[in-house]
Amino acid sequence: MKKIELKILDPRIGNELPLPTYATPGSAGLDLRACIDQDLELKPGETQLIPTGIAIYINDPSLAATILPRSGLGHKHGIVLGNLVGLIDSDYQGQLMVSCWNRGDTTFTITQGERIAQLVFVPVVQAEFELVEEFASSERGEGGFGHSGSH
Ligand SMILES: O=c1ccn([C@H]2C[C@H](O)[C@@H](COP(=O)(O)OP(=O)(O)OP(=O)(O)O)O2)c(=O)[nH]1
Ligand SMILES: [Mg+2]
Repeated sequence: MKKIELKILDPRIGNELPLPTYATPGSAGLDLRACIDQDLELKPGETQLIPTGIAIYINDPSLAATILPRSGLGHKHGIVLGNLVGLIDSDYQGQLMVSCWNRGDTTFTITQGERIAQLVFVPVVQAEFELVEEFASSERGEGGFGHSGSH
């Protein structure tokens, strides 16, 4: 397993609020918890930036982390992410924040310590652009946006 530096920013982390861990040996995501002082009502259509109480420093340009919705919250309660997907740069050292968006039609209460989203580490390739006048032709060419049909 890859070692990633983590700083505890809120004293509740590691005590009342556990550090993020993989729930099962095959889990891809580490659940992130709402590190808030009181329960928070998210009205329909509302978005709030929720602190997690932790910071990570990935410190490797070939890695990033994504923040993704939890499927149960998203599907059953309409709680997804205001930015749809969060991207954590390898040089970011600030607190991990989760933008929670209630896209549903009922108010949802985020409780202290609730697992609101998940963190997934992903490999990254940084590209350097090489200017050309023409591309070697490919089978697809410039076709896109459904040009191959729907069946
Ligand atoms: O859901 C998120 C998304 C981003 N971040 C942090 C980590 C990331 O490295 C930084 C910047 O994110 P991004 O590049 O997506 O936002 P930006 O609007 O381009 O801000 P910046 O100008 O700081 O890059 O904010 C979070 O904590 N949570
Ligand atoms: Mg940016």
